[in-house]
Amino acid sequence: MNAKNRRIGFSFAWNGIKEVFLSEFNFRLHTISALFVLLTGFYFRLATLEWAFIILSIGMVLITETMNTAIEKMVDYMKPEIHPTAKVIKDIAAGSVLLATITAGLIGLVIFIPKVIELW
Ligand SMILES: Nc1ncnc2c1ncn2[C@@H]1O[C@H](COP(=O)(O)OP(=O)(O)OP(=O)(O)O)[C@@H](O)[C@H]1O
Repeated sequence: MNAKNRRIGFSFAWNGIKEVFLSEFNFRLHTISALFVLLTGFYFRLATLEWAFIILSIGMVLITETMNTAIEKMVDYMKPEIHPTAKVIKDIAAGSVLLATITAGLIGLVIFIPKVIELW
């Protein structure tokens, strides 16, 4: 793959992220929550390993939300009418976002709760 094709591939991928950001309220909500968590991390001067877990958690939520949107759009494209299988596919994809969000939330609690308690 030459440099021009790589640039084109990157711009398609960037378009995908823009599409998810503009069309999905949940993705915007997660992005804003991620910014808030990053600012809180700077405030508490997190250690390197804590930053690594926070960045992984944020990435995991945004990636699953992006994949969920791709699956939703694919189901709507392939089978736009109501169908039990379409429901199961979309519910499972949404479940992956929920699992990622719960995991990220637990990691956030483990990292931030002791720091908030120390403040008191
Ligand atoms: N074609 C369909 N057939 C049956 N059930 C469906 C279908 N499309 C959506 N659903 C049901 O409605 C739910 C919401 O689907 P929708 O496509 O509206 O996602 P959404 O509300 O945009 O989800 P998200 O909040 O994750 O973006 C699905 O999880 C599924 O249970």
